[in-house]
Amino acid sequence: MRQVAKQFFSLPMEEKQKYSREADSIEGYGNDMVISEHQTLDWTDRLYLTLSPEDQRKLKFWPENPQPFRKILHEFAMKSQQINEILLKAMARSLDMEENCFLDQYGERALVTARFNFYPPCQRPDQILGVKPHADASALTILLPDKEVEGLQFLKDKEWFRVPIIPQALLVNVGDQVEIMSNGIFKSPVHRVVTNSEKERITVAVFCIPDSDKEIKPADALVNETRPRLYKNVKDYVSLYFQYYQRGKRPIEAAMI
Ligand SMILES: O=C(O)CCC(=O)C(=O)O
Ligand SMILES: [Fe+2]
Repeated sequence: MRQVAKQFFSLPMEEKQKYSREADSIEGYGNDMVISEHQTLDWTDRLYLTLSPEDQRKLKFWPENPQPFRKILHEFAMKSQQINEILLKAMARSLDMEENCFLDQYGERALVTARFNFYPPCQRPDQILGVKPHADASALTILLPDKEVEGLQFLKDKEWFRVPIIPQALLVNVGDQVEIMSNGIFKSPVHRVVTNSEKERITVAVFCIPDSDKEIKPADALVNETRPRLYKNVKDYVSLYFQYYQRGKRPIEAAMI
């Protein structure tokens, strides 16, 4: 996956632009959507694709160059979904809960999307971020990091901590929807990507997201007198997320009681 991602981003611009996103949609190749003139753009090129449900794939945005891209991405999507299931079951068991209690909230048509992130070298790394601080809208995010270049940082106790390079590891991040379903036991951390003046960096983030038609809520077993319910029932959290994010607010606040 790393190799074909790198080959795709190394193609001439005209070739990549065959997969350009349309103005009002995030799917495809491009940069940040411009919503307001006061917005600070992230220093990154992206390719954003829906992987699952398979009938929602928009193949016109799936690169055919390099040739094995689609096949490898399909396999990567399948394996990422397996990891998502294994982890959500293990996380439920770790809280002494029935193992499907989080997965059942995904519904029949869970959504899986991928964001390929390409961060070119940046002349002013002190001034410009690759990705602004955010928490993920997903339930879980499975990130294939660059195997040589650091950049991702997490916020804890008001300090930024860098993620070290572990070449053969995936990084799994808890998103807002697991924070909601676990009634705040698993936290969705704020993170950002810093830029680098010399080296380019490529990552692939796979977002695992419950069906937008299904309501999610804190698991009943995690609400009691000592731990009151912290979040409302929410439906289509991703849309809610973007409305808040664009206004510079932390989206999970929209779900808090
Ligand atoms: O590129 C990275 O290391 C992280 C990207 C990220 O946070 C995201 O795509 O949500
Ligand atoms: Fe993220």
